[in-house]
Amino acid sequence: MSAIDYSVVVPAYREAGNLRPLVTRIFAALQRIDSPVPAHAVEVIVVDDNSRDGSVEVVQALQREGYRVRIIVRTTERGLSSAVVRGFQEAQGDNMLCMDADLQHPPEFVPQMLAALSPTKVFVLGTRYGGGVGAIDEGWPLHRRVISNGARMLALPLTSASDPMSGFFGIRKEVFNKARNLNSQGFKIALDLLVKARIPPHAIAEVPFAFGLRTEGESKLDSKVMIKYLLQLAELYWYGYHGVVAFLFLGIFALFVLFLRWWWSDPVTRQVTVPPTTGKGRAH
Ligand SMILES: Nc1nc2c(ncn2[C@@H]2O[C@H](COP(=O)(O)OP(=O)(O)O[C@H]3O[C@H](CO)[C@@H](O)[C@H](O)[C@@H]3O)[C@@H](O)[C@H]2O)c(=O)[nH]1
Ligand SMILES: [Mg+2]
Repeated sequence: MSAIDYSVVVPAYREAGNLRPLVTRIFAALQRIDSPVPAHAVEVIVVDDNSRDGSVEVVQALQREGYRVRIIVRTTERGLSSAVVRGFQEAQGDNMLCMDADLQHPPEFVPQMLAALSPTKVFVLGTRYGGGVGAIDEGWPLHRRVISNGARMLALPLTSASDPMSGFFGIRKEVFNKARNLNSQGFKIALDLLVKARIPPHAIAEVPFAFGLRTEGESKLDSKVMIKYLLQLAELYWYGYHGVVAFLFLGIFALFVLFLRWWWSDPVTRQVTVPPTTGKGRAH
């Protein structure tokens, strides 16, 4: 087999139904004549937290069909961010990409995302706020829009990147290796890397993409994940600014938590129909 220059890391928990379309669509995109990256130089690494839902068997079947994909099953650790860190540690390629398993990050963008990485552009970010992709929150319930935009605003002082929360991002191996004290809790590993690997604005490439709908399985983003995000932001503010700004942040943090409490506790007086949190075809 030829050398691997590119690794696509996919954190996955109970995603058996999504792995086959994900892997076959990634390699179909790489095999297109206009792909800037050759398929034979790419590996896919699924980092699964002991889902026991048939994910291992799906990956084994794909391997038998010749796809360069492997699965790491973790039994003692859980969590999206730490799964991504584990995948990056195991990656053979110098250019590493992280994407969700549930097809919300379109596999057809993988060649372009990988090709955007270089010794000068050491970080690539799939952004839902780029030109020509439409409003990302169209059709989202109001509470999801408030949370998403609130989360984005709070990160503004930390990075110039337009969408550090998209979850679709890539980094060069040598830069990842230099990052220290990564926060492996929660969902926001890209933001953590941008701040702690001290990626300068000119070294970030951005690729606009449209966030897809999940049609199989369920989102794992819950209120615990949001609290972890706020704690992570506090840590990053402290890391980046110390003292005064951290104090200011704690004030904003308290207001945000109060707002969320009010939001979830009083749906009647706000006259909002809260949609069911489970089911197919959700935007998150
Ligand atoms: N290994 C592992 N994977 C996990 C875990 N929790 C979630 N994942 C995987 O991480 C990916 C994203 O999880 P979702 O549950 O689909 O999250 P989401 O609500 O769609 O959030 C995504 O979009 C957000 C933007 O709206 C992103 O901010 C977020 O990082 C993520 O990419 C999926 O592939 C899911 O299986 C975990 O504990 N362990
Ligand atoms: Mg999702």
